[in-house]
Amino acid sequence: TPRRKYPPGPKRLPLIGNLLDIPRRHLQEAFAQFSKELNSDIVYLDAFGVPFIVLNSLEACKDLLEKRSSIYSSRFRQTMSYELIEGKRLAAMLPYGNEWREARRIMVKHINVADQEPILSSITHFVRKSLLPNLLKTPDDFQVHIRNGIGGSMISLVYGLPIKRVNDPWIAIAEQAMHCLTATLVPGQYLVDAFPILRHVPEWFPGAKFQREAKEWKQIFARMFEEPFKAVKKAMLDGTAQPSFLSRSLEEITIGSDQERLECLIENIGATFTAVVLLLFPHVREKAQAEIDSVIGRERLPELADKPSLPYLNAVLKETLRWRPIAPLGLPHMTSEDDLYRDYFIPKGAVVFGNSWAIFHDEKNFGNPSEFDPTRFLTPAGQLRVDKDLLDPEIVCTFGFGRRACPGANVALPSLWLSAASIVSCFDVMPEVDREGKPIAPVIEYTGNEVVAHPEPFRCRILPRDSKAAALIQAEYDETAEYI
Ligand code: HEM
Repeated sequence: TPRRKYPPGPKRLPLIGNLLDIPRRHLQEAFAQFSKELNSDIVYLDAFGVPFIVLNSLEACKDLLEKRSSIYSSRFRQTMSYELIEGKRLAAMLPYGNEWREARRIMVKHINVADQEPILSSITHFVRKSLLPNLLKTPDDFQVHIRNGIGGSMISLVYGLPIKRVNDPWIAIAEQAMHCLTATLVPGQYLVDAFPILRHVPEWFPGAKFQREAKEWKQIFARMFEEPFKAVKKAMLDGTAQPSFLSRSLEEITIGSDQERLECLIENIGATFTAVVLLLFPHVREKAQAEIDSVIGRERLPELADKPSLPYLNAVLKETLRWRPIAPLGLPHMTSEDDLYRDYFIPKGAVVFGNSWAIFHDEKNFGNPSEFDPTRFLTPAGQLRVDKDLLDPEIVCTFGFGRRACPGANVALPSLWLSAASIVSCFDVMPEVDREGKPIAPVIEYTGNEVVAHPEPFRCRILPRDSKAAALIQAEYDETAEYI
């Protein structure tokens, strides 16, 4: 048989393959660079014998992850994250097959309900009762408040549990758990991923730090599944449960042999929602106050219904998603069959990355891609562009590809939009000033070593625009209430 031709890739060393070519941080940028050097939008790498395929163009992502979805929709089972920490309990990590199909059906059914009103009003509730008042009181903690506002609304939708305005324990459990998981997902971090046999090495063995980490992290991870689930079941028995994704799904289960398995599945999906959502980090960089003032005025807070009349703010959101994609490499897919693409051989079990960052930062798609410039989405008259060849980050890449694409985009986008609109409408977001009162340009670095790109902590000043804005926020919530 003729030699199989793999897609182009950097030179491989014996045994470790391209391990040394794969950086620990900002992987998406290194992957995009390979495409430039090799003049190919599809790149082949190998780490300890595991084949990696990087797709750096929308064309290749669509051709494979979408058109050939039936064989490009599994997930990579790394020993550390999948087995040792038990990440396999998350629907997002399940291999392609019946269990995933069933989980996916339930997820989609409960997110894409015909009546989106309860979901949208819960988002609005959290923006007004948590995000805005918290920003007013302790603006320096803005990163925590944004995460709490969005994470809280998701836990409330999924579990119907009351959320504390600050220091909520459910959010803390989920954050810790996701921190453990995402730290282990970046390829090449753990030797045990390359040599699964090492999982049998005892904890006390020199060099077996991963075993101690795995043991501790597995327990933290399990709490995210078990504790809120138990609380809801108890509330259901006591008759105090608020309607939620979980209570509705549990009520649908008929008592029978399948009960335990289905409960487990639902428990998993609940945690998956929370997990994915806690990782979001909207950052508002541009002010669209003038637009908001002229369209909405200063007498009320923005509502989701205002979205179509605020093209500039919409352009800011699109540009934010493009400039710093939330999940720059998405969640990798895995092939379940051998395949042939443009004469290249793609083996079964290859880990396939759709590189959203590369697509959004390709000169061919967006001129001056490293500039943050919302006007690229606007016509000269200031309306949103609708041309067919313009990639819209609300639709393309941001939420992944094909059958595994994010089922939560309908919840995520309104939530990002309303948070951004409300902050811009009520606050001035400004750089920190030095002793002489001169502004210090903010340096916003991205951690770059996790699946999701979080900004490194940075400082800025968030001040209510005036007493009118502060009064609007105050009017919306009861200061004495601990829970929302
Ligand atoms: C801005 C917010 C969000 C972004 C950028 C985002 C992005 C993504 C991406 C890139 C994937 C991987 C897709 C692929 O494999 O090709 C994904 C999967 C997933 N997302 Fe989201 N997501 C967001 C919000 C949400 C929300 C609000 C929910 C739940 C309500 C959610 C639930 C999920 C689930 C369950 C999966 C796994 C799907 C599967 O493996 O079948 N996401 N998301």
